[in-house]
Amino acid sequence: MKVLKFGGTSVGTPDNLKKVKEILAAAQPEKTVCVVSAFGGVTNLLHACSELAASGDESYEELTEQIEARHLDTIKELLPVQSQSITFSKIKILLNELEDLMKGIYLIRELSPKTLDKVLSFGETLSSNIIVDYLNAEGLPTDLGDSKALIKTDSTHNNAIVDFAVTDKNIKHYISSAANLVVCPGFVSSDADGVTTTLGRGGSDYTAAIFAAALDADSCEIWTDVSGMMTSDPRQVAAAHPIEKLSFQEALELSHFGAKVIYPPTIQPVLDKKIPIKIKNTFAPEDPGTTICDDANGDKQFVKGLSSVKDIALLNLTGSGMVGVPKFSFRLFKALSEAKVNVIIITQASSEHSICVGIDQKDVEVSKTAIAQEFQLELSLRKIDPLEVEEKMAIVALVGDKMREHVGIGGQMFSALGENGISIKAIAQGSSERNITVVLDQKNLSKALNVLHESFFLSQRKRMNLFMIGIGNVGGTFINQIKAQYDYLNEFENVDLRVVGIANSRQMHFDEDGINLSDWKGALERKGEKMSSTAFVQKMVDANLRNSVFVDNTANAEIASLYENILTKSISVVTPNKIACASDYDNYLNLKSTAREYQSKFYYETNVGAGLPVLTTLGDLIKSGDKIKKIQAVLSGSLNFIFNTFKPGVKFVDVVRQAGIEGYTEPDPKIDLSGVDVMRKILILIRESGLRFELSDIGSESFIPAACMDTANNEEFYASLEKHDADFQKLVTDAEAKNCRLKFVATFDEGKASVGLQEIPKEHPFYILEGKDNIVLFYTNRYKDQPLVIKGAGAGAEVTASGIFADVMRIANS
Ligand SMILES: NC(=O)C1=CN([C@@H]2O[C@H](COP(=O)(O)OP(=O)(O)OC[C@H]3O[C@@H](n4cnc5c(N)ncnc54)[C@H](OP(=O)(O)O)[C@@H]3O)[C@@H](O)[C@H]2O)C=CC1
Ligand SMILES: N[C@@H](CC=O)C(=O)O
Repeated sequence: MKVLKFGGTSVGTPDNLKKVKEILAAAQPEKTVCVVSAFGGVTNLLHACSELAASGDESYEELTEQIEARHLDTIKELLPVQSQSITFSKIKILLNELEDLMKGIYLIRELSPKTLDKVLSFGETLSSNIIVDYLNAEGLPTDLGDSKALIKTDSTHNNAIVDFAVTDKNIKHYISSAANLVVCPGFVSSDADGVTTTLGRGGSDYTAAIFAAALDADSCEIWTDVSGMMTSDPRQVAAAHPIEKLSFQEALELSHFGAKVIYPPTIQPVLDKKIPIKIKNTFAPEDPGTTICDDANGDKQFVKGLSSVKDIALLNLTGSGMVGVPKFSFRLFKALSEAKVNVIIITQASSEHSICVGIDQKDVEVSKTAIAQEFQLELSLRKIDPLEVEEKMAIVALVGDKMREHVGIGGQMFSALGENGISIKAIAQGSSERNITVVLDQKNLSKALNVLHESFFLSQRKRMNLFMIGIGNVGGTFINQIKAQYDYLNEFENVDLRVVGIANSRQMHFDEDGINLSDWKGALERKGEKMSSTAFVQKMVDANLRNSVFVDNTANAEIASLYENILTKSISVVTPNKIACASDYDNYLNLKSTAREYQSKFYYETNVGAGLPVLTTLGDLIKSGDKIKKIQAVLSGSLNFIFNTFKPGVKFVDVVRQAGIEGYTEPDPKIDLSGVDVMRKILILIRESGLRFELSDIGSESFIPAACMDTANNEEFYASLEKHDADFQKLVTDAEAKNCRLKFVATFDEGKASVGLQEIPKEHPFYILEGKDNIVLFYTNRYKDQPLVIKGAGAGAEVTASGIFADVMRIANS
């Protein structure tokens, strides 16, 4: 035996009713009770119609005509012509009765709860009559069960109380001799005198639950237009998916906060008898749906769903006069209760100095008045402070029976929210640990739900949102790498890496769904707006997207000066731009501590050695307690390339230009050739070793004539290099004469640092450093005699972009 209930949408159109018939046919030969709602929208029409009539507005007649047409048209479309006349006459009789009733309301200008029940009962009575005739005409022998006669209630109208003893007996008796398939109208009932009553909100679900409980059915199926209870609100969380199994308690918790598929009071009868409830989709009957039952905890998922409610206000009552005074909370709740204000969440600190309650925002004014009256005396004596009210809040709750078996769920929840800059206004958790509820600013609701969904549903991909300034050599290559790896990351790393903002010095472009990486240049060209770094940051902050990462691929100081503000918005920063980390020591330190304070990440692995793991290796040494004694390094890819390629007879400037074309030099090659780039890199290594050091502490000997440095742009610089070519030729011939090679070396030893061009003899490990390679030798307490060596390509767009990629993935996996 099973009971199926179809809601208003499921029976809303002839096409939908054909689907219902298929579902019922598939349920046969099992004995089946089918509870139906009124056709979708009809209950609202009946309401509106009776209110118009009661107010003396003749236009109620138009609505009665609409109701009539809706039912007669359904018969015409659904039933074969030869079967229509009997149904027409049955329905006509009911419609005439309804018309008379409306006329009566219009004449006496009165709509009592009793009359309203009578009016509303027509919705389900009409639909069930048509559906029964349709099923019979389709060859499914079906009886019409008279719910009104079977379900007995008290005489409370609009929300009657069921007399289960009589009702259960009636149902059992009737069903035992009824056809295999019985259709019953939902929502309707009657009192002991046979006067029509109704079951209130969720009434048809209640009817189904009453039948299922009375008949000890194997299951009670609620057929609706969604494929079950979802892990979160699908309008907010695109990745929300139906939950396969829930316990009764979990279902109640989820429905309480937001998941409107079932209305808790209505399932009580089946809950008492532990009859499984199935939520199924009429429009996708093959979907498994959700089963709500007593033993739903066999699976591994300990957080089953996230529910949420918007438009919450927090009332915070504080004051020294509250401490240790009995009855304070009692008086607060009494005042709210007398003002008919429903309290949704309560938190109180053990200091008893304050108590905070969450209520529906619409109740704020009445609550304020009630509290002001109740505590008039204490307020005047300043024993309590004026009530603090925070509006536009939202509630988010994690729900799952098994949460109590796992340590650290609250911690995971709070850190996931904290890492995304979402502050929690209030927290509540019952000792059952079935529900952890937080209150947060409503503007963060969607972000919070998505962050938590990604954090607790392991099967879900983590969406990363990248905002990138600088899309030249390195930035452009990084975008192309993301495009090439996009599918791989989705499939194997569960990371959905989207670029949602890009900019160069002229234009910026945003797309919250992710910029099409096959056409990012075109999109910037066509849709780009004028670039402004302030506007870029503002747009990024306003987008309020979870897991946002700002990537700076420029060599620009103004862009580097944005990091602090960005980090305070809990947005992580990844950059190959060395300017910030090589700026004042205090600024460098401040950026790192800001990142820690706001739980954002500040990663810059590519500042030294491009894609080589120099900084992470150094960080691991330091974290494990090692001490850096000495560093010897070749840190400029471009200079290494230049001195490996430059031979007597070749023009120095041509080699420098070639290094630029290969993508090894900085946008301003003077930064490389002057040694500043290397000074920045050794400075960053020293700082990462734990020392306070400034750029001015580093000794530097430039091999570039001062006149070359005194040029206004790259072309002037190149022209000047050409003019001084003889100087460079001499450098290389002198070195060759001594069987040496030229290397630009950075050294840190005994607390002193210097950079400069050196003639390196054959036996030195730097002699064979080919192409654009870098090499770093760390001498430490643990690596005393043989240094720890890191060597490989130290410049180039591909390797640098892959280092940026690695930093972004570290954030994704954190
Ligand atoms: N090349 C390499 O091997 C390595 C490079 N790096 C670092 O990578 C960074 C980028 O280098 P690279 O890609 O070669 O440089 P490019 O000159 O090729 O690209 C720089 C990008 O930054 C943009 N940009 C510059 N200033 C601004 C601004 N004020 N506002 C917005 N956008 C701006 C440029 O826009 P526009 O085109 O409009 O000027 C361009 O898109 C540098 O910091 C460099 O030190 C780090 C390690 C290795
Ligand atoms: N211009 C730099 C590139 C990386 O920082 C270099 O030459 O090493």
